[in-house]
Parts: sequence; structure tokens; C-alpha cells
Amino acid sequence: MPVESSKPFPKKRCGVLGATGSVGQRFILLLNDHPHFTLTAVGASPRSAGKKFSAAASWKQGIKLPERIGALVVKSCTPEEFKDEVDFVFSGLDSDVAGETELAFLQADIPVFSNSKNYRLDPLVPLVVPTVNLNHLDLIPHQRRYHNLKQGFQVCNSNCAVIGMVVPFRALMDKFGPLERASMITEQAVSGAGYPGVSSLDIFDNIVPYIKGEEEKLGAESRKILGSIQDENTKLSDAEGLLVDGTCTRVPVIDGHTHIVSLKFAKSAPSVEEAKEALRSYVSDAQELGCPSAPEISIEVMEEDDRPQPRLDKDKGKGYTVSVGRVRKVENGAYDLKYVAVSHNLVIGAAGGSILNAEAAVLKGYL
Ligand SMILES: NC(=O)C1=CN([C@@H]2O[C@H](COP(=O)(O)OP(=O)(O)OC[C@H]3O[C@@H](n4cnc5c(N)ncnc54)[C@H](OP(=O)(O)O)[C@@H]3O)[C@@H](O)[C@H]2O)C=CC1
Ligand SMILES: N[C@@H](CC(=O)OP(=O)(O)O)C(=O)O
Repeated sequence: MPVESSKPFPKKRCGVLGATGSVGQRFILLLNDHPHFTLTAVGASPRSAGKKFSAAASWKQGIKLPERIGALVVKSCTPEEFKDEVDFVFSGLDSDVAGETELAFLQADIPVFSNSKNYRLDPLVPLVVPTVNLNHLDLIPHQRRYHNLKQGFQVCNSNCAVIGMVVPFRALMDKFGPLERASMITEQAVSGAGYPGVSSLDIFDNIVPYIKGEEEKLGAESRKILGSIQDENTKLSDAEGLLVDGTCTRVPVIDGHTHIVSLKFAKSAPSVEEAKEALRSYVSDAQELGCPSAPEISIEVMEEDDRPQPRLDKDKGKGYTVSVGRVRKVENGAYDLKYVAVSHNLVIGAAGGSILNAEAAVLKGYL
């Protein structure tokens, strides 16, 4: 259960960079219902800047574009355009431009919550999955000192295929100690490739067994997320020894990534029932902190033989819950356990993850 925080939650104004894209549009949906964050400014490419949002964006959501947002004029993604209208920004920028643009916002002392890959492995940038490692936000004061900032900082969330992997890993590691290795096959939704993304002739009636640049991220990002914060909150250290191998595929599913995982523990392995109980009883820091968007449960364990499925399970906990099923033993001993997980690539895997990170930053006093 999300705990009602005893701390007051101040209202904050936010902007979205890359607001016209897949991730950007999901930010708009989630922020439209948000009790404390008001979306006051939207930015996108020079192709869109200067137009009303309703004219610039190809709105692809089942819910009508909120009128107030449709009337906002899209800005260029420069700090000068945003600084008087926002307290912080979310970034759903194409990675070709996220590097330079997010750095400019950071240098202008504006907090940035990024979805792009550019700074995820920077040792000064917390890479935070809010239902896994919110304690890494405590690097923010050190990052600020380094850049000589008063209120700005940068926090990233991870690749969407990594998120569905690390949430169950955290729950299992908390109970049974470090993992030695994991092997994963992903079946990633087309919305993961942005809009217009993969051509219909490539994906209808098909599976594409390759996503450029994706497999390398699985190990590097998960080791950082599952690692620790040390030296009086001035240093992030990777989870030692965790070997991750993966094959990432694109499947004809609109939203919701599926992860087919085998894993081996460094010490002795739990039984299937012990593992399920650890997953079921896991309570994340986002829940404990009382983040308004935290799901009631971070991991749902499913007992049906044919679940989880992306169409049926991606929206569990409004897209913030990871569903895990088919937990079973690996009989040949090469690994200890295997399971299937489904997570919403645009909610916990992107925009929702960033929003939870921002809520936690407020509750921890950094924003
Ligand atoms: N989709 C997903 O599941 C996930 C995506 N991500 C990451 O999030 C980011 C956004 O992804 P996604 O929404 O899918 O991508 P899209 O391609 O759908 O959207 C990209 C956005 O970037 C804007 N943009 C492009 N070029 C520029 C520019 N020169 N200056 C300013 N803005 C620009 C676009 O504006 P315009 O419309 O004007 O072109 C658009 O708003 C990427 O870095 C992606 O890797 C991370 C996790 C999951
Ligand atoms: N590449 C992921 C989404 C994504 O954009 O990831 P990243 O931000 O790590 O490039 C997918 O296709 O599903």
C-alpha cells in the first residue's frame, strides 16, 4: 500500500522536453491527473516549435488531448524558454539531442528527469528505478556540489527492458543475497521504438530478433541500479559479479515489454515457493516514502499457467506494477529459477518512472 506521507507535498510546475513523442505523450496523460505537478510548458524539435501542441503532435492516445495542453505553444528546448515557467523538467527527448539539451538545462540550474540513454552510466548521475533504488537519489547533493548548482540536478531512469528485469531482482536479492548470473529474452512492444517507429510491413505477422544497441544496456544498467551508494553519498558502486546476457526482440504488441528470465544465485537458491513469497511481499521505497503515484503493490505474482501477458497485465497498478508468473525451477541446474515478467514500457518503463522519481525527490527534499 502506498503510505500517506506525513510531509506536505508542495505544488510544482513542470515542463516536458520531447512532449510530442511516445514518451512525451505519456507524460501528458499521467501529469493531467497528477495531484501536485502542473504541466506548464512543452518543448519539441524545431519542426514543432512555435505551433500549438494540438497542431504539432500526432496525438495517438485513446484519451482525448486535454484542451489546456493542446493550446500550449510548443517551445524550443532551451533553458531560456523554460526557466521562468517551470520548477523542473522531464525529458523524453530523442537521444540524438538529449545529451546537449539536458546538459544545458542542468547548467542553467533546472532539475532534469531524463528518459534518454545519454547520461545513464555517468558516475555523477543517479540511474533510478523508483521501485528499486530510490536511495541513489541521495547522490544529488554531491552532483550539485560538483557542478556548483543551487537547485539543479539530473536523474535518469533506465532502459525500459532493464526495468522489468531489476524490480524482481531487487526483491529476490533482498531476501536471498546476490545473483551470480541472469539470462534474458525480451519481447519488446513497438511503442518502445517511438513514433512512427518500426514500419508496419516489418512487424505485422512477424518478430524482429534484433534491437540496435539494446542488449549492451541490460548488464551495464542493471549492475548500476542494483549497486550501492557509498562514501557518505558521494559514490555509486555497481553490483559486483552480476553477469547478464540477453537477446532483445521486437514483437507486434503495442505497449508492454515481456521478459523471459533465468537466473542463478551466488549463494544457495530459494525454493519456488520461497521466491514467490519474496516477490509477493516486496515493498518498494516508493511505497514506503508515500509517493502519490506509487502502486499498491510493486510486483504481482500470477499463478495462472498462461500469465502474465502484455495485453492483459501491462496496466496492473496503472502501469506501475511489474507482473511475474511461471516461476519455476530450472531442472538441468544451469540456472536456479526462471520466470516470465511483463512491465509497461511507457509507464514504469519511462514517463511514470520519471514522475515517481520526481515525487520521491520532492519527499526527500531535493526538489
Ligand atoms: N518509448 C519507450 O518505451 C522508451 C523510450 N525511452 C527514451 O525516451 C526518449 C524518447 O523516446 P520516444 O518518445 O519513444 O521517441 P519519439 O521519437 O517518439 O519522440 C522524440 C521526441 O524528441 C523530439 N525531438 C526530436 N529532435 C529534436 C530536436 N532536435 N530538438 C528538440 N526535440 C527534438 C521530438 O519532437 P518532434 O515531434 O518535434 O520531432 C519528440 O518530441 C528516447 O531517448 C528513448 O530512447 C526510454 C525508455 C522507454
Ligand atoms: N529501445 C527501447 C526503448 C528505448 O528507447 O530505450 P533507450 O532509452 O535505452 O534507448 C525499445 O525499443 O523498446
